[in-house]
Amino acid sequence: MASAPLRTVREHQQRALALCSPLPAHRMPLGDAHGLVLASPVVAATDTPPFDNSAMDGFAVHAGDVTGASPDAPVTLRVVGDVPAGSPTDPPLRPGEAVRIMTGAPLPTDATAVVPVEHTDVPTGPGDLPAHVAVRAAAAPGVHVRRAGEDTRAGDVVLDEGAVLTARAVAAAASAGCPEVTVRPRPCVGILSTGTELVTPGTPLERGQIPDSNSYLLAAAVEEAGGIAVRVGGVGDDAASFAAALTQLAASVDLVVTTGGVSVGAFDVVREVLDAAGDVEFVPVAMQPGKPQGLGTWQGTPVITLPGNPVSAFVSFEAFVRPVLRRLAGHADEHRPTVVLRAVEGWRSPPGREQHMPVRTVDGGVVPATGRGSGSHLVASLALADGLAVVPADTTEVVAGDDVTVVLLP
Ligand SMILES: Nc1nc2c(c(=O)[nH]1)N[C@H]1C(S)=C(S)[C@@H](COP(=O)(O)OP(=O)(O)OC[C@H]3O[C@@H](n4cnc5c(N)ncnc54)[C@H](O)[C@@H]3O)O[C@H]1N2
Ligand code: MOO
Repeated sequence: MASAPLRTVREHQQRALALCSPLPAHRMPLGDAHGLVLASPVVAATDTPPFDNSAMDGFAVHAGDVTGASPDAPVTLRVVGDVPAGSPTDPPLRPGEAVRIMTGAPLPTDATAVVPVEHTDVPTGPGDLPAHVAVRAAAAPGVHVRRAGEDTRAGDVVLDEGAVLTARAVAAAASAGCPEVTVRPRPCVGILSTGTELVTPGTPLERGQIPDSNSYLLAAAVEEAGGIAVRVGGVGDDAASFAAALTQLAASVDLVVTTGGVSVGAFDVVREVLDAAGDVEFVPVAMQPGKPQGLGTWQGTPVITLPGNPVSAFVSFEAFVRPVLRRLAGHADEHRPTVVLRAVEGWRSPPGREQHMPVRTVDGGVVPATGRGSGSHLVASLALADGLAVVPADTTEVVAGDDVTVVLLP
């Protein structure tokens, strides 16, 4: 029997991405939006800093009063006020007067500079307000003063549409006085693993049974990619049970990912059900591991069906599911960055298939993480991988010393 032509990884990726668009945006409290993508810019409600303030614990002065101050010729000023951080007071300062001030406290309107406490005769640390202070160093006008709006001005765009709310971006929005942001929600992904051999991890194994690792793998991978996973444990290789579980799951999520049951076996239930009733195509992809793939929709919900071998399921998630999840979440860049590293050991790659080899970074390069092959069942050693080396379809052997393109994994 003639075998079907293989689809390229890139084409299958494009078809997976075409299954969905970014999710509709919502207003959300800033504190709940970490990691999400902005669907509207964040515009500053206030200046940052909101007022002129001190950069040091010390004394606010008229700069002109201390022009000639030095350790040998200190200038003594009368202390007429105290402004801790958070104080709304604005004590007046006449010539020859100073105000004790703390870092972040509003600079008195009359003051033009701040002298750090270390440059005075006042001890550092807690203490009563002194009556006088001897200043031992000159302070130019504006020194140790942080100006209102020098970071951003009210009305400035502090974060653009499409920006990811990293911890730093969340801080920018908070300091700009924005309690809410417009973001795309976390995609909700249903995970359904199939196989009569699957049992919950920890269940004593009878002959033929194995722990279901794929549904745990994929739920964790969804969460690492910023989604919410709804994990359904192993469903047996029974068409009616699978169809019922799929229908229930598809009704409540943005995307369903299944594993197992997509190749040519006599009990490949995913293929059997979706071939008959879903709008899903099953194609061999020129990828190793991860050749048997399917994608389409089930009752309007996008579905991506991954092969059951655990390493295949993982590399397929990285190649086809993670980009879709990122598109749903509104990320402009759907793919992980790659680096070029040296192969410290060589390995073979099948002709005509783009190999996604789990690798481990070592000093000076990478080595295969799962032994010398890419055995798609080697799930335990997959945990040692911190990258996927992508070997082009026309390369049949990576030789020690070759440069390889590596997708770095967290
Ligand atoms: N005659 C052929 N047989 C196979 C072919 C082929 O072209 N012709 N392709 C092989 C390749 S490549 C792959 S990949 C697998 C894909 O098969 P399925 O997607 O149908 O997966 P299953 O048969 O259900 O399972 C394969 C393997 O993975 C284990 N598995 C399945 N689910 C899980 C899970 N949730 N957790 C842990 N391990 C799981 C399962 O026990 C099998 O060992 O087909 C090859 N066969
Ligand atoms: O394509 Mo399979 O995924 O090689 O093991």
